Amino acid sequence: MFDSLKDKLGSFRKDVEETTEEKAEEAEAEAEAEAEATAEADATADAEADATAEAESTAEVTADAGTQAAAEPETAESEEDDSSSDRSFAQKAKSFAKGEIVIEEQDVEDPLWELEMALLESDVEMNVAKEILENIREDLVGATRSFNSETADVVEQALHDSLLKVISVGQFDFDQRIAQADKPVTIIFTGVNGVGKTTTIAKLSRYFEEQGLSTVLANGDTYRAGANEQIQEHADNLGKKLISHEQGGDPAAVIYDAVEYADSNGIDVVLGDTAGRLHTDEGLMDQLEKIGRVVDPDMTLFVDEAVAGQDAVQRAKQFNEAAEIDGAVLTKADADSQGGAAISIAHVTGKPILFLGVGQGYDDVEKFEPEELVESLLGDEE
Ligand SMILES: Nc1nc2c(ncn2[C@@H]2O[C@H](COP(=O)(O)OP(=O)(O)OP(=O)(O)O)[C@@H](O)[C@H]2O)c(=O)[nH]1
Repeated sequence: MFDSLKDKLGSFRKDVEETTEEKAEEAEAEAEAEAEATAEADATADAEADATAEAESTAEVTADAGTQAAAEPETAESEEDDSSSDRSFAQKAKSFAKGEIVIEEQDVEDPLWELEMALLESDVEMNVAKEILENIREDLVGATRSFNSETADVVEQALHDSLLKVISVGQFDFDQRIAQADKPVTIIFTGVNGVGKTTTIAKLSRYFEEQGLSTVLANGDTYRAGANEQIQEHADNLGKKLISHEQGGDPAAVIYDAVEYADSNGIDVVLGDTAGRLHTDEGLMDQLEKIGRVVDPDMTLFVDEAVAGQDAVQRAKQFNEAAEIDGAVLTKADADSQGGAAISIAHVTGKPILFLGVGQGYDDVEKFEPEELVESLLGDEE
């Protein structure tokens, strides 16, 4: 999942690391040279002082021979003091240089440009890519690489924070919201054809069952021939009740019946499918509006496939504008190496991605956890 994006983020880290390591080495060499020069100057000054002291002590010896024995060890001791203070000064100068590696704009300019290209190639939406770069620039430029911490840590932290910021827009605790809502909770799924709405409904039915919540499926896709049979197969496989009407019927009436059924049978969650549509299809968009009016769903989730990249991002935006969504489900993440839709949708719509579809099986759905995603994108494991 998202392997190509992961590689590209890794390259960025390496680029910045190499640039700043070079800079650190240069600064270190400079500091060392400076320390040596200072030590040399000190040594010359010391030698001059010694010569003066010797001349003075010779004069004293002549005056009082008894004090000479005591004077000698003292001189040896002070010489030792001086050389150890030279050493520690050089060390301090080195550490000082290391501690003062400040990452400057020009150090990261090239790697940031490469990163921008990489994000765009990975189908990250342009404004989202810009925002990520801006956040990284803000975090990195002026950052001081401390003596103990590696540049890699500083860069990783900046990448981590900036990705998390855009990915976690609008996040809320889905499980908690469902648990606290009055039952039955009604969730409607929208999106274009063939992206995996029906499969997602089946997967979430299993997901809720594992949470101890019962579900009824409702086929609001009265438009497509064969839609009833398709969702019926899932319902049978899962042992769930399906509410459906004849093809050409009113989708709002189907969902309404499902809510009634749930009410009278103590079912917790109604999962309502709808026909695949484009946001520009007025007739179908009117259906959504009617479902909204008739059953007032608790949540409308937009479903699209991760592999659609930029298209999925644009559709999410358009659907949200046409019929406000509460969140998104991104299917086929298992087949997506780019990750652009996963990175961009929340930032572009202001609504969170709640689940990732990661395969064709009923258990192949994962709660979308921004922190986990960022960690896996920046992690070392394959
Ligand atoms: N690899 C993979 N395939 C998926 C995933 N989710 C759905 N699919 C497959 O995508 C295809 C389309 O899924 P559907 O659930 O029929 O799509 P839909 O949006 O309901 O389609 P319409 O009813 O035509 O609008 C099926 O073959 C699914 O098995 C997923 O997360 N990963």
